[in-house]
Amino acid sequence: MEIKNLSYAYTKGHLILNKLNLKVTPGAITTLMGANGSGKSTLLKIMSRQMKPSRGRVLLHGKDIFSYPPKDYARELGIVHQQNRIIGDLKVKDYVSYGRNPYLKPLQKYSAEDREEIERAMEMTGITELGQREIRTLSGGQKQRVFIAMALAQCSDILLLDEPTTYLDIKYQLEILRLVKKINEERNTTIVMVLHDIMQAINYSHEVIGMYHGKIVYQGDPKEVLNSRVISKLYDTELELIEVGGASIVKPKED
Ligand SMILES: Nc1ncnc2c1ncn2[C@@H]1O[C@H](COP(=O)(O)OP(=O)(O)OP(=O)(O)O)[C@@H](O)[C@H]1O
Repeated sequence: MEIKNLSYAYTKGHLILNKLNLKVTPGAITTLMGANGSGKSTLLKIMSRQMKPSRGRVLLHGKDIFSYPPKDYARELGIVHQQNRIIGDLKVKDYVSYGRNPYLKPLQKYSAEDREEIERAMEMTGITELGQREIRTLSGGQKQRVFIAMALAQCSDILLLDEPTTYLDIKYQLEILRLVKKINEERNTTIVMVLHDIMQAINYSHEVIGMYHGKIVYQGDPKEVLNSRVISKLYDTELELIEVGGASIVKPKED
């Protein structure tokens, strides 16, 4: 996927994304980092076609993403949003099954292959036992795995995750990050996600992208971003690196 000269404004004259250029590395886990309001979610919304760019283009396999029929695009790219709204008393397995809709013709029932992919997605995310539970009765960590399972059933080569660990305690945060790593390794899925925890971004990504006021100011090796000058700029606050027991920790400078 390639983003060329992309700009976006919610209100006229106020650019949220500003002439952004980016090549997503296929098969890698890429994490978008940056302060609140730097444009990360806006970028994911455009990549998933929820919004059209004001200027510029997003290309997939050399073709503008808006030229793909909706079902074709859903087979190429899946997204797990920051907040998923679950309607009524939907059961886990029924929800995960929606991931196969891009493969169905009108009025067609799920095929053996569809059912297999649904089972595979549920197994990979560890929710097989929860199949008949209503989603609203699940814990935050379980719900997040259900949302990821639905996207997995789509069998897309690209998966976007907007803050997949938000609202989860540390155990479930790590569980989700390990799952993301497993999806990338076992399915070779290209992952682009937003994370707020700097150390998690560094530990679970092959590449990080630093966004600052709608521009990309860094793309590359996660460890290099720890260079305090880049980190301090990204978060508009003075940060420094310290070594603790052989590991690098980012901390506020004045403390
Ligand atoms: N629907 C909207 N209408 C107007 N402005 C919006 C809308 N959605 C987002 N914005 C503004 O666009 C800017 C970028 O928002 P965005 O959500 O993309 O940032 P972000 O980097 O994902 O932030 P966060 O880390 O807080 O989730 C912010 O200033 C935000 O207020």
